Amino acid sequence: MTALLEVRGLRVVFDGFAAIDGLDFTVEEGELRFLIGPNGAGKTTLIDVVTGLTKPASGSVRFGGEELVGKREHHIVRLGVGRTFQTATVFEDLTVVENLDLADSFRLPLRSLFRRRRGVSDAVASALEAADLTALADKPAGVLSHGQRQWLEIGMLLVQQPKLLLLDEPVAGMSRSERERTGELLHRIASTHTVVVVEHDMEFLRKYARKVTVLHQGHVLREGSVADVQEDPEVRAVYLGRAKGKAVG
Ligand SMILES: Nc1ncnc2c1ncn2[C@@H]1O[C@H](COP(=O)(O)OP(=O)(O)OP(=O)(O)O)[C@@H](O)[C@H]1O
Repeated sequence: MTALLEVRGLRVVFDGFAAIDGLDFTVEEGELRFLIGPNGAGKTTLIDVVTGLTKPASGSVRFGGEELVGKREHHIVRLGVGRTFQTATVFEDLTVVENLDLADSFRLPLRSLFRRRRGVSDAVASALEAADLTALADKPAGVLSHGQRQWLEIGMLLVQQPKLLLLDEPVAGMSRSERERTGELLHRIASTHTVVVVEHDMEFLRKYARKVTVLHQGHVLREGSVADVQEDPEVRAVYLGRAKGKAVG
């Protein structure tokens, strides 16, 4: 397998505090990787660095061999890195399909926007299907449930045809049935994309994760299967000691 994302010796400092401290992290092409860790472990900061939102003090982030550190956010998006945020950002007055169409228009060259387009593009049609939104296509995004909004945000990423998707806590606040549908959605998109999911929900992890990376105090504490990390005494101590209610096992 080929490494798609290679983070080496990463250090991120906020006001003298090292939120990421000597982090090495590799994701192979085609992987579905879960990233877990107690509050403040540095998970979101890592995603922020990969997507160009936060500048590291030192270290390197290579994507398909290309250095991302120093590149602007929109350049990183164009290289094929897409992310979601903990709160979905969709245009409430537009329908689901119009939201997807808008996301599609960011991908297309300007001249094609002046051409009158009929129906939906292939990218929009396949995102509607992959994100399980076909039945909601003509509903305004404003009436969607919390879960449906998250799927729409994922759909808007898919339309832009990223090579790597970084999803920050996609099932937070979802009902049990929405979590299950999201798990299926993740497996569906992971069959054609490389996906990194930040997630706290252990039940969800047990059901849908393959390989898991545990972050703690800005570096990798453990990496392995769900069973491996769940049984690890250090991982248990970090979770049991620092994140009661989010315990492993
Ligand atoms: N912009 C910032 N300025 C100052 N400190 C920050 C900033 N962003 C993050 N931090 C700090 O860096 C550390 C890592 O935060 P981060 O949000 O990456 O953790 P996390 O693992 O995503 O946690 P959570 O599970 O709570 O979302 C925390 O101590 C946080 O307070």
